[in-house]
Formats: sequence, C-alpha cells, structure tokens
Amino acid sequence: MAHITFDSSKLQKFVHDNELGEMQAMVTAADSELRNGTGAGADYRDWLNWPNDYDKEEFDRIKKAAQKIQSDSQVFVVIGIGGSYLGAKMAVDFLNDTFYNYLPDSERKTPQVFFAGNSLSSSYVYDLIHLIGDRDFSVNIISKSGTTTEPSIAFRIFKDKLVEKYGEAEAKKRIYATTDANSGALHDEAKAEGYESFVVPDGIGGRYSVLSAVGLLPIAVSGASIDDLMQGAADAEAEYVSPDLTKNEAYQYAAYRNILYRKGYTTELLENYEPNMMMFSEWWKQLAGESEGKDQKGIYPSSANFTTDLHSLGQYIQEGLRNLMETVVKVDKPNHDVEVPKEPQDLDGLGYLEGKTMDYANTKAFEGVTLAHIDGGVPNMSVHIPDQTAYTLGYLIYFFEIGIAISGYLNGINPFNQPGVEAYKTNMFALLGKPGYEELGQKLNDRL
Ligand SMILES: O=P(O)(O)OC[C@H]1O[C@H](O)[C@H](O)[C@@H](O)[C@@H]1O
Repeated sequence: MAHITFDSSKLQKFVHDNELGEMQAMVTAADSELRNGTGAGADYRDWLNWPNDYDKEEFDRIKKAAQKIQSDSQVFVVIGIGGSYLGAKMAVDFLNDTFYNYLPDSERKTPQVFFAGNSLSSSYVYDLIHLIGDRDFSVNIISKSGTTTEPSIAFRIFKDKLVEKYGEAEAKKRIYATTDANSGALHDEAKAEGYESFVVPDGIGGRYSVLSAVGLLPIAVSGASIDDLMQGAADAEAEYVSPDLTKNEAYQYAAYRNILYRKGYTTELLENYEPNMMMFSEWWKQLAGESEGKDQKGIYPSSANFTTDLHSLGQYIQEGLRNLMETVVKVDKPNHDVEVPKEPQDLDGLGYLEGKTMDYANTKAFEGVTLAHIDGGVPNMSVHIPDQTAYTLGYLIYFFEIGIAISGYLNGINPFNQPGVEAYKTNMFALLGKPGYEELGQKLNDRL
C-alpha cells in the first residue's frame, strides 16, 4: 500500500465514472514514452530511477561536507534560483522547526540556512550580509548551467565577503559548488579554484533535481535525514511503477487533472494547511509550470495557503470565475498538536472547543472547505500525507515528479524543456550590455 494516498472521491460531481478508464490508453502511451524514452525530452529522465541509482560516493561526500559546514559555520548561504533554489528551500522548511532560523544557536545546533541569488534585489543581499555580521559562514553556489545571472551576481558578492573575512585560501574551503559535471562557467571556476564540487546530473533538469546534491547538501546541513528522504523516494519509485490507472495513484492524479483541464478547469491551486509547506507549493509551481506551460497550452499552476488565504482568496475560490481546480496536500498528523485551553468563563464563545486540539480544528476546516468549494463548483482532489518526515517528503516529491511528467505527455508536450524562459533572459542581457547582444540592446532601448 502506498505511504501517501491520493483521494479523488470528491470529484463525482465533475467527472463521470467512465472517464478515468477512458484515459487508460493515453496513460499507457504516456507511461511508455516516459519509461522507454520514446517521448519528447527523453534525455532528461534520469530522475526516474535516481532514488536507487544515485551516486553513493557523492552522497557520502555530501554528508561529510554537511558535517564540516555544521562544525565551522553559523550561517550557510545557499545561492541559486529556480530548480537550484526551490527544492532545497521547500525541503529545509518542510523538515525543520517552523522557526528554524530564529532558534538560538544552543537549541538549533546546526547553521542557519539562508537563500540568496533568487532575485536581483540589492536590499535583500545587503540585509542578509548585515544579518550574518561577523559570524562564520559558508556558501553553496548552485547552478546547473553555471551562467544564470541572479546567482552569479550573488555569488560574486558573497565570495568577496568570504575573501574579505577569511583570505583567499580559507575562502575557497568555504565555497561548495553544485553544477554540471563537465562544463559551464561555474564548473570551470570550481575546478580552477579547487572548490569542493557536487554534480547536477546531466539527465536531470533543474526542477527535477531536489534529490540530487542540489537539494541534498542544504537539507543535510539543516540536520534533516537525507537517507530517509532517499528511502521515501525509492519506495515511491517502486509504488508508482504500474501503468494501470487502478493501481497507480500518481497516474490517477495526472489523468484527473487532464480530464478537468479539458473541461475548462485551466488553473490548479495546490493547497496546504501548514505554513511551513508554503514553499512546497512554490517548488510544485516550477515543476508544473515549466513542464506543462508551453505551445500556448497547459494548466496554470497556482497555490493557496490555508486557512490563511481563506480570508483573502477564499471569496474568489468560492464564487469567482469557474476555471479553478484544487489539489490539497493534507498532513494527517502534525509534528505537534496543541490543545484549546479551558477557561472558567466562556467569554469568547469557544467553550465548545475546550479540550479539542488545534489540529482537530484544522482538519474540520479542511473538510468544510472541501465541501464548500465543491458546492461552489471547484473540483477538489487531495493527497494525504501521514506526517512531515523526510521519508514522507521523499515519497511526496516522487509522486508529483512522476505525476507531472505523465501529465505533460498526456497533454502532448515535451515536459522536460523550458524554451520560454530564454525570452526575458535575452532581453535582460541585451539591456545590461552583455557582449554579443549589442544590436538587440539598441532595438530594445528604442522601444523603452
Ligand atoms: O541551475 P541554473 O542553470 O542556474 O538554472 C536555474 C533556473 O534557470 C532557469 O530559470 C530555468 O528555466 C530553470 O529551469 C532553472 O531551474
């Protein structure tokens, strides 16, 4: 039995009983494209067997590097963007104390983990440098291409700070580079400077890379178990192996969201009821958005954080344009539960909840919201996860990775490229005056 469960039972109003079965032939074809490499983007499928086939020697090196960083750094700065940021950030948030970075060092015992290079905000970088102050820190620069502008700029700045604080030689020992095994500016620099390096595997695109060194080093530095994470993913790999829709819940998810998409439900909201899962949705948004949004089609991936957003987006979800579907990732047992205390007088009218727990209220909110949204015309699916352990996260990551890949093939696109991302980059290079872009720069400046 699967460790996590996909619940489609609330879709009856929106999907007829026959429809899932009628998707089987297409799902079987999509499964074959994915597993036999006959589909578009076949060079980027190494994540499929990665939970078993990963580089064990590198895995041990990641653990050792994490131990060194834990022993010599109070702050760990992780520099990257997109797939070189979101997976690590969502996992560090998901697996640790909600206020991990705010805990006193004596209690946390592992370095604070901050992320940079995920925007071009100068204030953000300035404030982070200010926050680090004169404390010991190390840097993990992550970039598969090794040439992405945002992390490249941030890396220069933090490298400069390391050299200023520690001198050239020691600075090099505090830089960890995660990049392509053979090429790219970062690869070349890491080799020339002797940084300890880890690999973003060739056959794994950025948004599928969280279980490689990209995610593993920051996660290990935070003290979470990367062994459990990989084990969860490996068990999910075994679980979601059948093309048979009655047996494979990740494929059911892919099929249902495509059935709904074709009925006009063109936006999917990924929802949670735990604030430390907000970044999980951001990770999923890149996974789904870059994989599926192309050729002028694709489900638009959005998200909402409940119950918080019920008090802002809730009105729209209930009664706005009816193009929304929702997938809730619900934690069945929170890390900690808290009881509603008793009061001698019931001035706030909460007496009926005395002795009940907050998670009881959270779960009733989830149930009530689900039914209200269905009544309002929003198809609702949910993925129940038993807890927020590393094992469960590994499992969940694999569920969505394979679900989205199959979903992309069902929609007739290449789920593993992202050609559209280049358009803004080209314009930005031209406007910044990067050599080779002079002519375009002139044309764009005329338009501004
Ligand atoms: O890891 P990098 O090469 O720096 O790429 C970081 C990100 O860059 C672009 O935005 C791509 O579209 C993303 O898929 C990628 O994750």
